[in-house]
Amino acid sequence: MVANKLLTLAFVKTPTNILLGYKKRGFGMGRWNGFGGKVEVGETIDGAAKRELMEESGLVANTLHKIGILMFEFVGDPQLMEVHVFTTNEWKGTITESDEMRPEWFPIESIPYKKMWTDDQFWFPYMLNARPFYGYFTFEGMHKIVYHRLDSVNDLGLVEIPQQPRQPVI
Ligand SMILES: CNc1ncnc2c1ncn2[C@@H]1O[C@H](COP(=O)(O)OP(=O)(O)OP(=O)(O)O)[C@@H](O)[C@H]1O
Repeated sequence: MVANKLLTLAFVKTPTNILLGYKKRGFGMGRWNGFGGKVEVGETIDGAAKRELMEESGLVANTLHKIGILMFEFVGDPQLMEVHVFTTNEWKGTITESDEMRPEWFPIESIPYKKMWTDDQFWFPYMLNARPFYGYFTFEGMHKIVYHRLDSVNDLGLVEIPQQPRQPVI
């Protein structure tokens, strides 16, 4: 058994718009997403989310609201990705493009789902409506979802986080 890969994903939004970043390199390259990355040793998840948001967008958020937990399984990979999703509606600083991300505001009614991870269209409505959620997605390759479940939850602190793939890796 291997420990989950811990990741963060943060969204800056107003009632009408959301800031997304175009991933220029690395995992998820060529797709629009929130800002995030790996939680480093000695960091809290919340601290990592703020750091990644700053590094990738130039923005500083004093408060991030935890809104979801996403699990990603890639068929054949024994390590699960455990993604902690946050939102904020108050920030400081200037939007800045980095080597990794090109930030851009999108109206909520024209989010570019076709140019995003295929799971996003499932859970974005929960995130946009501030409804806490838990999701589990099994991918075959980088596009095809072969299993998913998505639940609204009352208390994210009570979610039982799986530590291994649903299907044993043969
Ligand atoms: C499978 N379906 C998915 N749907 C939506 N979002 C997904 C995702 N899978 C990963 N993510 C997010 O993508 C970022 C990876 O970023 P990140 O760790 O920076 O990747 P990368 O390999 O480039 O790391 P380094 O920058 O080298 O540390 C990180 O926010 C993570 O939450």
